[in-house]
Amino acid sequence: MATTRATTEDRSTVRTLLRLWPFVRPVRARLFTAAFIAIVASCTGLVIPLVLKWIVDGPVAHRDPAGVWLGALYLLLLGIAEAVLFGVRRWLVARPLSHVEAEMRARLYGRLQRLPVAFHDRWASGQLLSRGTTDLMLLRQFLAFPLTFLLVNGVTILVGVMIMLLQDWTLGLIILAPAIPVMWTCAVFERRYAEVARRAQDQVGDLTTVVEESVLGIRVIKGFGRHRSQARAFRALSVTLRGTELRKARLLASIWGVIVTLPELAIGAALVLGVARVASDALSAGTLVAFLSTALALRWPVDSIGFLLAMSQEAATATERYFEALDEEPEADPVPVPAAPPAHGRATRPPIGGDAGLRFEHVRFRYPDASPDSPPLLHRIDLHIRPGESMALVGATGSGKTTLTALVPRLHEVTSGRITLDGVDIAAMPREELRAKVAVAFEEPTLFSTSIGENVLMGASADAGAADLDRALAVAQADFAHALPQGTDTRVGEQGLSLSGGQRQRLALARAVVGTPQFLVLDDPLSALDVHTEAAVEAALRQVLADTTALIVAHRPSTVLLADRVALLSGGRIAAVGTHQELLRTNAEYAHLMSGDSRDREDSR
Ligand SMILES: Nc1ncnc2c1ncn2[C@@H]1O[C@H](COP(=O)(O)OP(=O)(O)OP(=O)(O)O)[C@@H](O)[C@H]1O
Repeated sequence: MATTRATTEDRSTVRTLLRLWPFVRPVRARLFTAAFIAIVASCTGLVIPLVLKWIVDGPVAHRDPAGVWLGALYLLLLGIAEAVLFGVRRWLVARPLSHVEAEMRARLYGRLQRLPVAFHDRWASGQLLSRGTTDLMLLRQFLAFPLTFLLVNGVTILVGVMIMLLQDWTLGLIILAPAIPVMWTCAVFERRYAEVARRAQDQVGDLTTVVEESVLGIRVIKGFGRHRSQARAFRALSVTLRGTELRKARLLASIWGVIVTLPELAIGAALVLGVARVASDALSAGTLVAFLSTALALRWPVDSIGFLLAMSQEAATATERYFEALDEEPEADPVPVPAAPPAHGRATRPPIGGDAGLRFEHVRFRYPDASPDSPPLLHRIDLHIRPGESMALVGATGSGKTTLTALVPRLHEVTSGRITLDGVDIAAMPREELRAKVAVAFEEPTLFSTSIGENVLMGASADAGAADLDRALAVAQADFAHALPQGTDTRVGEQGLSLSGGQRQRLALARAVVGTPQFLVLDDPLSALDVHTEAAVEAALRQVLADTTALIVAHRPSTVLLADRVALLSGGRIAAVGTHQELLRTNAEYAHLMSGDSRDREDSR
């Protein structure tokens, strides 16, 4: 599935990472305090070489054992102080950063729930999963470690270099000599690593998609003996990812090579020159010891720059990927217009007459990802379903029946035209209100891995209870739920796969009717039922449909007979409307669709 992939070419790492600020803001005090403590701890380490200089030039030169012991005590205290300060830093950041990660994850999940179906059609689920898991973990690691240590190490290197220049400026300049080539290498590395990091993280998303699809489709894979080809596809993707990870490792190795080798050469050169100057009494031994100890103390801050930059690049990529999903436009609700207060003592009622019920007016629809030169799938839908009426929607496979039903709860937006419920344009209605009025049951019944009761009551308001649940289960002929080990508290497995197709379909139907909706949209809701169960469900549904305005996609005459009238969808428009008998008599296409051999023909193609 195609997934939006941003280019990293003109990205500014800092600007990208700054987008994290709103999430970091609430814990900024702790983060800044922790960074300050880390700087103090790191600079405490730089005092150690100065104490060493004092020991060498003082007590050691004057053969004063008490002074040496005192110096050793100072060193011990400095070491303890440094360790305690780093411990406090870690304690300060651990909790708030897990809070930041949880908050970002919740925000992403919330946004994904509110994004239109067209977005989910476009994005592979694995890409979204990897953004909510791996990418957020990378971000937490970045906030906990590289963010602080790039600052801490930068300050430490600066203070260390100043100390060395103050000790002896000639040796200091030798140590500083590799700075320019190292900085240049870092700049080149950053650019290249950004591109590879993005590729690797996208490939993790692709791999996650394959794993997810294989787990969900395990029955098909086993049934068709496709495990080998599936394993091959997985292996091919993981080999590609391995290649990208190796490229990352090679880039990291090359920057590490430069960052470690050049400063080590500079330290070596400073050591040789320093020893020569001590020998010629131009420099005290203590100063040389202090100088070299400082240079060695700076080894870790300099060496770590490579992987700190690498982690920062990965975090910038993760930020970019996270905001790609978060920046998508959620389903917008119309700006509420204050409604005129209802006349005293009168309940709100649907308008009587032409506007009442469900009406499609000149509705056109084209999938956003369909090619622009293809004709719209639905190009002129005009249909009126009167209040309390049930209308069957019949049409050939692929004619757009499911698509048409999805327009009513606004799972897709009409391209032009309008759909009204009791005269009110659904585009002007808040989604919450619309979805409270309209209940849907899809041909593919999706259940969640929770109890049967919760799955069904999802279709009702929060105050619905056991009586509503029992009534809905009775209408959908889903009383089998009461016979399960824990009755309606029985948990269905992932996606309800522990139930039969017909059982799932009946639960989905119960979910659609439990809220006694004003409008009911059923997409071939009885396709998986045997004839006896179908007849029983139909008998019970008829009672529900008596008070409801319903649109029912139907393939079989038995389902069509549930409805008062039938609409034939053909060539992107409603080609005929009438009763089942009328259409059988007057419309050849309808008669053909209902005769049963149309399916055989579709299947044999
Ligand atoms: N998300 C989508 N993006 C682009 N095209 C789509 C999308 N979903 C469906 N289609 C196309 O729209 C057409 C109509 O699909 P739809 O599912 O509405 O048909 P249907 O009449 O319900 O078919 P069936 O009777 O087989 O269920 C098909 O050609 C399908 O390929």
